[in-house]
Order: sequence, then C-alpha cells, then structure tokens
Amino acid sequence: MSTAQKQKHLKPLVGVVCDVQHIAPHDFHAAGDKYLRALSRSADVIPVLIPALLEDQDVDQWLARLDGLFLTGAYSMVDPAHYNEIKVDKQYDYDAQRDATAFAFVHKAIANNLPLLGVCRGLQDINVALGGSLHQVVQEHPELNDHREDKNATLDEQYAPAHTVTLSENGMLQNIFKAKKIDVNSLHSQAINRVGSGLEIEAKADDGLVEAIRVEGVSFGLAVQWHPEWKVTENKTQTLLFEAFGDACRARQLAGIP
Ligand SMILES: N[C@@H](CCC(=O)NCCCC(=O)O)C(=O)O
Repeated sequence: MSTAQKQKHLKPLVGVVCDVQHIAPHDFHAAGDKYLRALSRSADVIPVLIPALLEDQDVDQWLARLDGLFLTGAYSMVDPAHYNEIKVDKQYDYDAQRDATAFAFVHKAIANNLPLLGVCRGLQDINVALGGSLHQVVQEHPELNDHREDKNATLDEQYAPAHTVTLSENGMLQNIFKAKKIDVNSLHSQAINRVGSGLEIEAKADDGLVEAIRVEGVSFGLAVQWHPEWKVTENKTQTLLFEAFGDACRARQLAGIP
C-alpha cells in the first residue's frame, strides 16, 4: 500500500490547545474530557493535546502534522490586556499560557487554512486574537441578558438549552444546521463586544449578543459561544457541527496527500 493509500486510512489529527491547571504543588496541561470525546465520536478525528507551552514549542512543527485545530471552553478568562482593557474587580481566573498558545495557533491555522473550531472560551480566544474585544461581565450590562449557568445546578441543568440563537442568513451555520434558529446552552460571563477583523457574525442571541463567528477566507473557521460538545451523541443538531468539522479536517488531510 502506498504512503498516500496508508494516509487515506488514517483519521485526521486535530490539535486541542490545553489549559494550565494547578494541582498543587505543580502545574499540569489539560483539556476537558467531553471535548475530546465529541471530537473522537462525532467528528471522527483523533484529538491530540497541544501543551500551552508556547515559548517551548514550534507552532509550525505542529501545523505540519495537524489536520485541524480545536479550542475548548475554559473557566479562565482571556486577559483583557490583550484588548487594551484592565481586569474588572472580580475573582476571575486567568491563563496567560492558554492565551499566548491559543492566539499563536489561531494565527498560524488561519494563515495555513487549517480547519478551526472554537467553543465558548475558544470563540473568545479567536475574537481577541483577531483584534476584537470582550464584554468582561455580560450580566452587568442592563441591555444584555445574564448568560451564566447556575453553578449550584446539576451539570445536566447547567448545559441544558438556555436560549435561542438566530443564525445569520445564508451563513455557514444555517447551512450546517439547516435551520434559521436553534436552542443552545449558555455558560459564560464574557462575550464578544467588538468583533475581530476578518470575522463574520454567524449567530446572535435575542439580546443582540454575538453567539457565533466565522473566519473569512478559509475553508472552515467557526466558533460558537455555546457548548455543542455536551452529550453531543444525544444531540442530533450539535452533532452536525462536529461532523462538518470532521469532514473539513478529512478534506484537508486528503488534499495534503501527493
Ligand atoms: N470563562 C469564559 C468562557 C466560559 C466557558 O468556556 N465556560 C465553560 C467552562 C467549562 C467547560 O469547559 O465546559 C466566560 O466565562 O465567558
């Protein structure tokens, strides 16, 4: 069997940028189980963890081996210094290594037309990496709804559908979901304020908040503020998003075979 034929039987490799988790007395690099299972089961790709070690790794070396890039959600916040604001006076967690690694990989992925999918904090990473800004405390804006989860509720309740989003007319998500509106869950305190350059809005909540974006000029560059990975194998609608991402990664992989 030729190399090309062998590669055709290999599943795409999708890089998942890690968060830094402190498990005293050390730091560890981690990614959420539900994201990895969604990539494996619904996108049918092989997730590989990218440590948030930007200064100690060569992004180009990764890009040469990856068929896609995935940015997970995270309880940490993007440092507002990246969009020239100061941190609000709240007990928020930040993750400078996630910020730096995610931003660097986003720029390289876009430059190399590597399929890209972001979720929640991942959408925020992409928006800020491309020069956009965030509302740091959505719920303190009277014109916006409270988009947080009830942290005292069960996980099933936290990740249950919370509101409707309207998909942009003729947008990529309308084409993927074959719908004009979908119900989504909502677990975030921050959200897009200024949309980054080269990004198109793909969905909005009823209060006008941007809930999904698309990167212009690439084959597949999408990010959603909600959590499609939650029990995705039981969610026919959100499965479509992971299947579309997996298909884009497979197309990339095959195109790369001489
Ligand atoms: N911290 C940001 C992003 C919120 C987010 O990603 N929440 C999910 C964390 C847990 C999980 O991975 O499901 C914000 O608050 O806006």
